[in-house]
Amino acid sequence: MTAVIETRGLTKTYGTVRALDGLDLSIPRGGVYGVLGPNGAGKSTLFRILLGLIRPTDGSASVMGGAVGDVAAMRRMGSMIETPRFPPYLTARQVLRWLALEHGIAGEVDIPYWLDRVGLTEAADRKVRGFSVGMMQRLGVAGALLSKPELIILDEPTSGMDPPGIQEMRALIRSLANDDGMTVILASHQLLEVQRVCDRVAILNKGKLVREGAVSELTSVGERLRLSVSPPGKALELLGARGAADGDAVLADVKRSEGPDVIRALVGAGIDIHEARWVGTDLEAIFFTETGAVQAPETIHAG
Ligand SMILES: Nc1ncnc2c1ncn2[C@@H]1O[C@H](COP(=O)(O)OP(=O)(O)OP(=O)(O)O)[C@@H](O)[C@H]1O
Repeated sequence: MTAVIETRGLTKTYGTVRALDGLDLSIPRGGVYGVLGPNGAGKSTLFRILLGLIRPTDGSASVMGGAVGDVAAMRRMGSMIETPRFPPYLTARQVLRWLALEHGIAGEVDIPYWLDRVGLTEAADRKVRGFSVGMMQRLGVAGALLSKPELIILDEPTSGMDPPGIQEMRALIRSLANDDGMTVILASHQLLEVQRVCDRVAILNKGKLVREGAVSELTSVGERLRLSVSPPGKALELLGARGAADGDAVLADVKRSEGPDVIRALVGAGIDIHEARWVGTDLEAIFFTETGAVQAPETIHAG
């Protein structure tokens, strides 16, 4: 597994605040990597160090094998770390042309292609003054992509977006990883969204790494088979100690390989199965366990 980002003992203090506290992190090349953590966990500080915007107090960080701030490495990276602000009187097309000129790549950039990639073809000649937050974010991503980076860092790419905007951003991020082979690193507070889009995640708390791993592995822990059945009482009787009620459904604590046998046994006993699916731990539950953050009652999931 080649790493695009490696940090060792990375520490950043602001007076008495330890924004990063001895962070050891290795982010593999390829795929979408989520950096999670409650407010103040150190996500933005990490990104700012990786982009060479601030210096660490202690420890080290490397980006694509080079030291942070290395010009050659920086050229292979793109970023959007805040909702971008562009001159309001420019159109989306003019903004991208302006950014391309600024980066000295105006001759090589296919602006219509990037407008299309971020879904802004129809708005290409509208002034950005009237753009929604989502459109601005997408234009910002297009700007970050102009130089065809191998790695792109996005801080809260879906903040302030409505559900269709979030869906479009998710599709774009997945396509950058799947179709363009880019490594995408993002920070987000939208845990369900992160679970949908990321391959791996790191959870930070108070500047330290508290959990890291593939989303599929993290969320498969404690996986159970959830069955909507009638009558549920009879199914629970049959499952014995391996069964538990979950509202109108039952949860069977069985391995994936045992699933078909369990279903056959229930059907054989005259039980109707309306739905069967595997449910694991969601990222939200892992997040609250690892960070000790207090979960609002309405967001607590059963099962
Ligand atoms: N320039 C600064 N001066 C002083 N303290 C700072 C500065 N930048 C960050 N901090 C502090 O460092 C800690 C980490 O902040 P950081 O912005 O990295 O967290 P974050 O995980 O990105 O939070 P959020 O989810 O709110 O964006 C916080 O306690 C913050 O107040």
